[in-house]
Amino acid sequence: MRIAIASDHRGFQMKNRLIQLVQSLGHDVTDFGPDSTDSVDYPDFAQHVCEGITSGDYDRGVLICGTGIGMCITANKFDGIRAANCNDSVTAEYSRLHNDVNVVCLSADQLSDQLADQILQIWLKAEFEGGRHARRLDKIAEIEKSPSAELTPGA
Ligand SMILES: O=C(CO)[C@H](O)[C@H](O)[C@H](O)COP(=O)(O)O
Repeated sequence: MRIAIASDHRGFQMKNRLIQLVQSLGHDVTDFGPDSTDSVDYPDFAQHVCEGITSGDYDRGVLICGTGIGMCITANKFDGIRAANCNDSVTAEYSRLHNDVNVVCLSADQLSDQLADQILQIWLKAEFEGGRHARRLDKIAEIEKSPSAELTPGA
């Protein structure tokens, strides 16, 4: 897959480590920065990754900040982005199986190297199950287009 990755200053070291991991798993990785631990604003970096995915240039994205929360809030502002803050292997797997998450957000402050690696490997491998979950994602897309859209329960 074509993977876009970025962080803020807190996630800089984790980003550089995860780039190696993702490459070792056979994916193409593009680093959207930053290139140092100087303080930056996470929305600036989330934006480039999300635009890369919505334009079709990348398949999925990885965003890292102190908690993962700021990156996740920002990413979910983009139409067609389904971002999740994953802190364990279960949320990583289900974010793919049920939610077809295309941007995983990770906490550089909270996750050990080992757990971050595990989360990312599971997330890259797991496939969306479709079916009833696709119907629910269609409803999210409808809300994206019009927050007051009349949704049909169960259909
Ligand atoms: O968005 C966040 C909090 O939910 C991230 O943890 C950021 O990395 C953090 O807010 C950056 O804070 P800093 O004090 O400027 O390092």
